[in-house]
Amino acid sequence: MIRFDQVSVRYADAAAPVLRDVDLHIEEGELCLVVGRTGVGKSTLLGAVNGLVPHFTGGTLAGRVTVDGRDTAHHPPRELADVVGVVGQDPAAGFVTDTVEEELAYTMEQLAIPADVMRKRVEETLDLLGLADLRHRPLAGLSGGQQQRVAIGSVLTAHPRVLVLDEPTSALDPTAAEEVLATVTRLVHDLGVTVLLAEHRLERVVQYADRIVHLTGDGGVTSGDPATVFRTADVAPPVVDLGRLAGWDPLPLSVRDARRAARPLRERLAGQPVPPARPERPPTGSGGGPLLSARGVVVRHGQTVAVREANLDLYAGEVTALMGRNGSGKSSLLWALHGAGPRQAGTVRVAPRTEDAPGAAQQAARRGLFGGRRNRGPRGAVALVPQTPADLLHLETVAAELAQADRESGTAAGHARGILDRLAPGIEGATHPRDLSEGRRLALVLAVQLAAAPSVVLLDEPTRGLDYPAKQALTGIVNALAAQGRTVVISTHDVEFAAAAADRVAVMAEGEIVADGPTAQIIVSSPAFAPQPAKILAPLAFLTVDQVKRALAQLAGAR
Ligand SMILES: Nc1ncnc2c1ncn2[C@@H]1O[C@H](COP(=O)(O)OP(=O)(O)OP(=O)(O)O)[C@@H](O)[C@H]1O
Ligand SMILES: Nc1ncnc2c1ncn2[C@@H]1O[C@H](COP(=O)(O)OP(=O)(O)OP(=O)(O)O)[C@@H](O)[C@H]1O
Repeated sequence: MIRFDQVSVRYADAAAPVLRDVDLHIEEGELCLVVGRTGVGKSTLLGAVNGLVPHFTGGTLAGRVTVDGRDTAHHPPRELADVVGVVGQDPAAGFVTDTVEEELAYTMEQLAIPADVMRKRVEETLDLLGLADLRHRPLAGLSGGQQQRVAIGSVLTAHPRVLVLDEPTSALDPTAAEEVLATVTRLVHDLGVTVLLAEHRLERVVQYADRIVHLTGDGGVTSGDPATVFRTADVAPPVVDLGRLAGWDPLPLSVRDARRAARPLRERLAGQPVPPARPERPPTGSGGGPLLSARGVVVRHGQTVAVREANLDLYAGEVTALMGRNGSGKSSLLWALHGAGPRQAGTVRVAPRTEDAPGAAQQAARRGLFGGRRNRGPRGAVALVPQTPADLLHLETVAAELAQADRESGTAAGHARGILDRLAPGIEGATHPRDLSEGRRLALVLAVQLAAAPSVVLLDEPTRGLDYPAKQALTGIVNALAAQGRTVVISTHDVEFAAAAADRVAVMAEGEIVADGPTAQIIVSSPAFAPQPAKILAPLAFLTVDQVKRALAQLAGAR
């Protein structure tokens, strides 16, 4: 169905091609998962399938890509629209209409599908993706996850024979992700749809994949059945990490298979103390009062009440994960805490900083981020990295952004660069931020925002587009921020990341904080939020593979 013959893609000015002599043959009715480190070329591979690469992205493509027999060199994306449905990484960027219902109908209108068929498919899709309540809502006011569902729905309505999905679950809550993937799998099994899907949160998708295409980083790909490819791949979900650690063969890819294989491991670990998931931090000396204290916060967007009387205290040295369904109010709460977003009622108090980063206020003003009017705290004390971090980048090169961040936050030259290198090493200073992969661009924005050393750091969905090593680096950075006496709040749907990075989890539902406590206590018992190691080793309370590794090392040492 999809054929790559000796395909190479090179972007202008790049030292090496992103794809080099790639041969790939994907059968009709296969669900093929594309994996690899951040920036390795997954989106480029996906884009080549419908001709977006190189027709719209620039660069040159050598070799031949055919879809259902049509050569993409001679058929621009719009001539392939009846065969290939594409959902890109930034769903909002692809919207062409104003409301949910119009967007779901749009592609079908372009394909001149009869009105009665359109009507029926719109209704089906609204139900399938849980969008019925939102059908008349303007797209611009939807939460990130709601937008992602609409983008997926608008492609499904056209019933394409090939689906190309670039990180389709990155903004979805765990339950919604499962539902969307179940729907996609049903299309594959029942209708023979061919799916090419790139994803970083492999724990969500490997169990559905027939085949893995692994981009190895040198322009090449290896492709094969999942259990074989994951024996050696440089990215792997926790279930695979655990299987590799325990030496399970064959390598289990689902929690269910892993639970069977894990019986001996559970017996060995039983009675063994569970090591802490994060390094123990020294208690911080802020006098014990909260760095930020919110009371009775209410946020309304028109008719929608996004946050209802939320109370939250954030303490020095703490990393808090803010979790909850799509549209439950997480972003609205973060923006209200920050001060730049609307807040109809309640108070947000921010403790004065002990050390003030010089220049933070200018940086804030330039980036238009710190709405000093509403926020009682000192300007620059609260930093927020939004869901679409690209909005914060304005300069021509990575180096210019980093230098400006250093200047404005009054830190030594090279400080922001150091943060960036820990998150995503090897980014050239001369690169235009626009040409970075999503994951690398996020790393750049994080580096720029963190340079000013704010005391309250709010991160809205920071792990979208990040691979496992980058998430580990981010965990290290938030740990370091906490150890310096700052407080960090991370809104996230990434349960594995929350398990590894957060001390505390607050769960929102319908605008209220409905649970708030230590990470293990909140997530272990929750089917939606429990990470893979917890599910595999239950009733033992291990949250990460790293904890298992340390417990095994202790056992070995004790012998
Ligand atoms: N339009 C473009 N012009 C120049 N370089 C580009 C362009 N698009 C991507 N690149 C570069 O090509 C490489 C591969 O990017 P691509 O987006 O395909 O990676 P990816 O694996 O999808 O990354 P991520 O996992 O972060 O989304 C990166 O180094 C990126 O900077
Ligand atoms: N600018 C806006 N105009 C209208 N409604 C909005 C606006 N921003 C958010 N909403 C609505 O407020 C509710 C809460 O949205 P919010 O973005 O805070 O949720 P969230 O928990 O961050 O969701 P997600 O996990 O999908 O990002 C949603 O129903 C959303 O559609």
